[in-house]
Amino acid sequence: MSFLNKEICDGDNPDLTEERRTATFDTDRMAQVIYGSEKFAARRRQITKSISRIPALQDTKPLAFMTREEKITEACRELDVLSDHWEQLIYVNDEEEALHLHREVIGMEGHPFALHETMFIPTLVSQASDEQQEKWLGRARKREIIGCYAQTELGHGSNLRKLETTATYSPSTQEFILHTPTITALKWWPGALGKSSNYAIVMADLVIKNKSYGPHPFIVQLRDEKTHQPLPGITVGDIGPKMAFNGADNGFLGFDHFRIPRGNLLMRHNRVEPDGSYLKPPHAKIGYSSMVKVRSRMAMDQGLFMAQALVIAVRYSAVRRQGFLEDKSQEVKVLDYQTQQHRLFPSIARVYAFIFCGLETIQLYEKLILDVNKNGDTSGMADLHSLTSGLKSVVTHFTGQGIEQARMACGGHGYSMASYISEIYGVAVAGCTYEGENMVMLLQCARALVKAVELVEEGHPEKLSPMMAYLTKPSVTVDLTVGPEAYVKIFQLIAKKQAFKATEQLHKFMVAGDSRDVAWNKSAVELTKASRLHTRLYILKTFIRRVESITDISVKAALTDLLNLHLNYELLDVASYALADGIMSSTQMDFIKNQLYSSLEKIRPNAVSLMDSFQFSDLQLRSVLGRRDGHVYQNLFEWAKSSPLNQSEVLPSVTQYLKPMMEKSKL
Ligand SMILES: CCCCCCC/C=C/C(=O)SCCNC(=O)CCNC(=O)[C@H](O)C(C)(C)COP(=O)(O)OP(=O)(O)OC[C@H]1O[C@@H](n2cnc3c(N)ncnc32)[C@H](O)[C@@H]1OP(=O)(O)O
Ligand SMILES: Cc1cc2nc3c(=O)[nH]c(=O)nc-3n(C[C@H](O)[C@H](O)[C@H](O)COP(=O)(O)OP(=O)(O)OC[C@H]3O[C@@H](n4cnc5c(N)ncnc54)[C@H](O)[C@@H]3O)c2cc1C
Repeated sequence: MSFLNKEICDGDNPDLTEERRTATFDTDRMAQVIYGSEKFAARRRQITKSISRIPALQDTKPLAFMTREEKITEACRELDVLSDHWEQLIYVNDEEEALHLHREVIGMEGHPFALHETMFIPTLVSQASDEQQEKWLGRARKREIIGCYAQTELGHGSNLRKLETTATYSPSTQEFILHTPTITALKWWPGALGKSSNYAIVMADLVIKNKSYGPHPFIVQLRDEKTHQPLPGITVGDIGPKMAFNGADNGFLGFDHFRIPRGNLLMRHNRVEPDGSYLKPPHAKIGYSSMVKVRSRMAMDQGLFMAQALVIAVRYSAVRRQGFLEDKSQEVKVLDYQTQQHRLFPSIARVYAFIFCGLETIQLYEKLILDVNKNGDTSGMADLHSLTSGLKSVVTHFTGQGIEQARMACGGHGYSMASYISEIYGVAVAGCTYEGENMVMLLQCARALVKAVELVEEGHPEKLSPMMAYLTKPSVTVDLTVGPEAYVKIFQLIAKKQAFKATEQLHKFMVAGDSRDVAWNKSAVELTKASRLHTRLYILKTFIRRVESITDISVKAALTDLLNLHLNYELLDVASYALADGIMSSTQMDFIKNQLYSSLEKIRPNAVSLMDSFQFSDLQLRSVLGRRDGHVYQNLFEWAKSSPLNQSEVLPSVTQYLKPMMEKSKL
């Protein structure tokens, strides 16, 4: 069967056109599955088309040849053009459309509104009272002000309880006095803080009558709205270049007894009355909700990062010819090598798996905020916290690995910035650190797991949340030929065993006399392993659920092949646990391997279209190697010619140093 997918264009590289003709499904239909609905997939295409009609938004100079300052200026110029067209391009206040617009036009290297959209506005939505929203939310949404999220300090990022910035209440003036008592208390890292933002959500330790109430969110004006100069009492600046993300001005911030009105403490869930009395929130960690929001998006966002790298690597692999198989008259596409498929296809499966999880967790967060804001119901917080903690850690780790494999799959050209994969990698792996360092978050997930195991051991399995129910499943012998459910059963046994083993180790150290904290640290590696298995099980189950729900037969068939690859690859990857515990036999292992290899063959004809389905424009991809037309060699040569080094034949470095040096050597 062949589909006239709209990517097919006769002017494209014939090898890519051939790949597109052999696809067994319609890429528009696949895009609906990827982006969650027909409506949103169509809106994305519409927005992309509208952008392509605005000349001022087409790429000027390649980003790779720009300095940091040029990148920041270019992002601001594009934002300015966008704001002139905002209402024609997207539905105002539609977060997903705004994200698509920014990703496509400005790309992934950061921009002044990145934190405004992802953390500043969401914090106002979840933490500000109705009155406070009236005052700031409208202005923020209209982009009259630019905000960021200033929490991390030079001395502390993970351990929020030790943040040192203080917000001391003064009942006589009804103000909070923000102060940075030490150098380690300087806010450090917040995106868009250094030069762009004029407002910030500042997380500071609330102090009333010498009593500390822990970190609370405050809205703080940092710069004069007319002159953009920092207000007196505020020290603010950029923290310097980073591994990637250099279009963003991550910043530092210090306060010298800086006063803000009482009404600047975000008071939807807690209050400080004029006399200084404090009203507690309904849940101690409700002030952390903006982090949960970003974590709930990370499976989707990281999935899209990895997808970008794979679009580039898969298209290139279908164009690159090197070496021979049977036919010695023509070299083969490197995509035909089993090793290349094994390098790329499991990551394609993970991309889809992560995105399906992301679609779910984004909705779970939205529901949670509705429950909390409308009904004061915080009962979903613990589960969402543990789920998103595990998920952000697992997806960022595998995304980093997948992107690096994509780079290597492109050989030498993958190492060139023309591929853009190094930038994608640099941006994606920041996710291993931001929104909670991965080990720290895996250990948060482990807290929930240990609690669940303890409930089972204490004879209260009925108290387990549905996500933990597998911890009560008995050991069974499994016939893998039965299908996905059999894989789930084995995975459940592996994850359960590890959760019980890690908890047993924790208890053993405690029985031997260690405090819970010390015992926890001595068991931490085993605990993180349990968290990873628990999370990977969740990802696997979500993938199965999602594929089962698809109605388009050809899309479902293509995704079933990917799902089978994922099931076999994941199980093989954790086989050491299964073998050690006698859960799987070596015969079963051989079965899994054979299934895996046959999945690679099945996926091969659809590989390009599985990645085309993400419908990234060339503007968004920013990759010379991965362009839709596949004319890699011509495109690479043009790109190299545009390098600033090639704008003159003889560089000053040659006339000033190399020539005299060579002349001296002749003497
Ligand atoms: C496209 C690119 C865009 C780029 C954007 C990049 C933007 C980046 C922004 C940032 O990085 S913002 C800063 C992010 N910082 C962090 O994520 C810090 C990580 N640390 C924490 O979140 C916390 O410190 C901690 C690790 C969760 C620990 O907090 P705390 O010390 O207060 O609690 P514990 O004693 O460990 O746990 C007590 C109890 O509370 C539960 N809990 C913790 N957090 C939550 C939560 N958010 N929701 C619900 N429950 C929570 C925790 O599980 C414990 O429960 P029990 O086990 O006691 O039942
Ligand atoms: C690109 C980028 C953007 C960022 N944007 C923002 C932003 O907008 N706003 C903001 O406020 N912050 C931001 N951050 C900061 C980020 O949130 C923190 O860097 C992150 O939370 C990690 O904290 P840390 O740097 O203190 O690491 P540390 O906690 O010092 O981590 C160092 C090491 O110690 C280990 N470790 C720490 N605690 C424990 C523990 N309890 N148990 C076991 N191991 C532990 C970690 O695993 C890690 O290996 C950003 C960071 C980056 C890289």
